[in-house]
Amino acid sequence: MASLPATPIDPQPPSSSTTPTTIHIGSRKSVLALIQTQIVHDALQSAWPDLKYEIHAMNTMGDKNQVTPLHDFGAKSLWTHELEAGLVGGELDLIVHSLKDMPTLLPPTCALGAILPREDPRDALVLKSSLPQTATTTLSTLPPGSTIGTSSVRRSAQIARKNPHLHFADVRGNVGTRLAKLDAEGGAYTALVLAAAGLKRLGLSERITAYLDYANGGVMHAVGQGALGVEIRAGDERMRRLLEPLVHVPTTLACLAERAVMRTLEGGCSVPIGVETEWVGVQALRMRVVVVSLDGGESVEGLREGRVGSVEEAEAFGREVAGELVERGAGRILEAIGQKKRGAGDGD
Ligand SMILES: NCc1[nH]cc(CCC(=O)O)c1CC(=O)O
Repeated sequence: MASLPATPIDPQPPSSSTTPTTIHIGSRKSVLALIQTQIVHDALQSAWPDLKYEIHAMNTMGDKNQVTPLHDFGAKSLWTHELEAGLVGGELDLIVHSLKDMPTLLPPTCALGAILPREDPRDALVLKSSLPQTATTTLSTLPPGSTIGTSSVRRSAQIARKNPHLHFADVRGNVGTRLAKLDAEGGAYTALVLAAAGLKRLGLSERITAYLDYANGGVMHAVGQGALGVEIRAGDERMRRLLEPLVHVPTTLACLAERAVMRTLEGGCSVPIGVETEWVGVQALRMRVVVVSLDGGESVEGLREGRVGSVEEAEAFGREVAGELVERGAGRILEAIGQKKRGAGDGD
């Protein structure tokens, strides 16, 4: 095998006479998606200032159809399909996603090119603006019968499990749309649960009433939540090298472990899985996972600590966590859900 050339002192972007120097970046059209795309654009531009960049914003199926219940769609790919067509067709060179919206199995023509540093991965409770709130306002202190707006079965199942006094109602649209529906006079919702990462990136952190996690409200976040994922064409080594300076290794390994749990458990469908990962030492990852029935009545929790120092170890760790959960009854919960809904996006 030929050895790799030594890194030049003044590295040049990898290129060849046939590869264009303008990098075409695909994004969804929402404000949050464009902010996230700008983060990746700016990081690329500072790593490779001599290249040119163009951002292409597209509406996806998930953006266009706000009516069909999310669990009636065929797959999570409703957020990614149109953009992937552009990638494979060559009009785009990379796509910026919220990692949690990326299916755990990508089409064979596409690949995960980079995972960037993670924003706060937690979910957040956002109270309707006209309601009084105090430092102690959280899920458990909301009055009985309060309605939580969420379209995510991961959120509603976990909230119901620990907070049986609350009700749920579907809420759709981008973060701004959902907040407008929450605050509308005579509206149906007491509060929403949204990703803290999205609110923070939108400059809306002052709307966060309480952070939710295992200890507060018993709500664990989605696999990959808060991290940005960059999708590229499979085999596009030039783009992989261009993205290398953007890769954040601790986030990447933690998120790959989380995605391996999901991939092992779901077999292609989204299910109510909550997760928390934490680095507890050098290459030592702690992961907590929960699989919950849709009504919150049944659940299986897992907690594992182990060595995660490479992509292979991250994926093996995730598969082991998933295997343990299945042994302890997660399979039965997932099968019951599978009978209710065939292949679903979880509305995250
Ligand atoms: N499809 C919704 C979505 N996808 C990513 C985020 C927020 C950013 C993130 O979690 O990484 C959100 C909004 C939400 O769940 O509140």
